[in-house]
Amino acid sequence: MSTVETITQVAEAIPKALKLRSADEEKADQPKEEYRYAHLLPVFPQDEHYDPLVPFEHVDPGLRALSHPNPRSFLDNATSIVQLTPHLGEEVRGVNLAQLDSDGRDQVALEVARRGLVVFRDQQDFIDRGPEFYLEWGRHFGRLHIHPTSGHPAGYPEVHLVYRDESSTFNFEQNNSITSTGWHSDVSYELQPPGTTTFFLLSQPTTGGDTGFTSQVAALKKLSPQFVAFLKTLKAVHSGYEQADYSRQGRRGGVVRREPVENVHPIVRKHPVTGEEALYVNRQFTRYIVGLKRQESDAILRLLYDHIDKSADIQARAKWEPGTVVLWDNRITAHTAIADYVETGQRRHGARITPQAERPIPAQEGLDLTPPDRRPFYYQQL
Ligand SMILES: O=C(O)CCC(=O)C(=O)O
Ligand SMILES: [Fe+2]
Repeated sequence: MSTVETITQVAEAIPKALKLRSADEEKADQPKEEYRYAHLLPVFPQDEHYDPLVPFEHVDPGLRALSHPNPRSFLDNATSIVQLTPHLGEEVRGVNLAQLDSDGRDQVALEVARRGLVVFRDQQDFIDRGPEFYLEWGRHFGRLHIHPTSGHPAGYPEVHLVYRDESSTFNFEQNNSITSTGWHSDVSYELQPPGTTTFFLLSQPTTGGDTGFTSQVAALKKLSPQFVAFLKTLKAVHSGYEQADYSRQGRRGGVVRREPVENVHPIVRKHPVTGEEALYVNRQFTRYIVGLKRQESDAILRLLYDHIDKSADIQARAKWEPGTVVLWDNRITAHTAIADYVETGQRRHGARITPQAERPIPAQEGLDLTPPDRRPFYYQQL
């Protein structure tokens, strides 16, 4: 036996003799620590089916706050209010959302409509109250949407979850795209898409996983008046078909709880409370502009998507701290997950409460929103 072999054998024998074990071996043997929010992990029951959504009348809570003598009085005890950017976003500390009464919640709706995005810090109380409370909170802002394909906590289909850890993901699958950003307004294919939306993280990576937001009001204002005047005459088809197909291919959780729909929305919509006009197209769900030729529709949508993607001067990032609850108005903003942390394998677990609002109001009065007879052959995702 050579000297080298002898040394190797001795070196291997020492840890065994001393019962030295690697950190990984130690970890594998320890009982797994119960995850605090294990009861809120996503489930995808295969037998869950819902009928098509029926139209309902939405009265926006922000409207009630308009007639309040001081519609920002819910912020009276705030310890800090910071405007995140000139065009959208506000960060509030020192206000306990969970303790707001109906009047305070109306004011929140108005504040979110005005700032597009409001980041509330120190909301552990809200998060700890659990799913029954989340639903009660959300119902104040509109009829709660049940997502057709995403995961939800067992027994709470109205709570839409995003989830990723080292061994599983139900979001942010690799789709061979150079970037993971995907600006969108949530479920814009519904006839009555969401308004005041609440989202928070139950578990977050040590860094990364921010959420990006942009103002669709500012995006519209940056365009020339002539182009805006033309856009106001246009409407587009938004589709839930590809999202459903994706699940039917066995991806995400592999469920489709409600048959997908397509709906026609104005390209420029008007907010029912503030009267502000906003661009309402997004790469994820908008498919084509009704009545235009294929190349015209593709060119205009691409231009608008590029504008939304690139305009960092009207974007803000919500950086998550434990206990942060974020509200955005889906009618006048777009947002994107930022999947920059995925290589770390760290857990990110988020919950969204998604109240539906009014059918989008066209900025141009009287715009005919009758759906086209049939889908043109050039139907595609840009
Ligand atoms: O995970 C995020 O940061 C955002 C996810 C998202 O787009 C949503 O839940 O609506
Ligand atoms: Fe979203």
